Amino acid sequence: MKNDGFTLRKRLLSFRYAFNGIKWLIGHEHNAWIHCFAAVCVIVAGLIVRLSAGEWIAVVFSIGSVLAAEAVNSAIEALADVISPDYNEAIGRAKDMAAGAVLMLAVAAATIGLIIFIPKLF
Ligand SMILES: Nc1ncnc2c1ncn2[C@@H]1O[C@H](COP(=O)(O)OP(=O)(O)OP(=O)(O)O)[C@@H](O)[C@H]1O
Repeated sequence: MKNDGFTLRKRLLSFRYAFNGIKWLIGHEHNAWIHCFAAVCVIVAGLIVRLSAGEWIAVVFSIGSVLAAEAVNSAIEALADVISPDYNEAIGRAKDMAAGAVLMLAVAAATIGLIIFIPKLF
């Protein structure tokens, strides 16, 4: 956290920490498994129907947004469990809102998927 100068080694280490977080997310969070499975299905379908560059941008951004929101949601849950393992109304609300953020992006991503894929199927 302290500012003791830029080094390439430290920047590379911060990538490693970020990858550790992604590894934990994919290894332990069941919702992330569902999102990853959906992402793989969409990518395979996109390759089959040959999406345009613009369509790929929408798909990639949607997948990235949902997975990133899931990571933030899991981080908030982990912090909340340390801060307040016992029942606490505010903690419950914070967890519900974090989960709501994932749901909003997942619904938006699903809608984008339908807009892109439905015309290609019919
Ligand atoms: N300490 C707490 N105080 C009050 N309510 C809580 C608390 N912990 C969890 N809850 C309630 O239970 C819900 C589920 O919390 P939990 O931590 O079990 O998430 P989860 O089911 O593991 O979520 P996800 O499926 O996204 O991983 C929360 O959204 C919240 O409404």
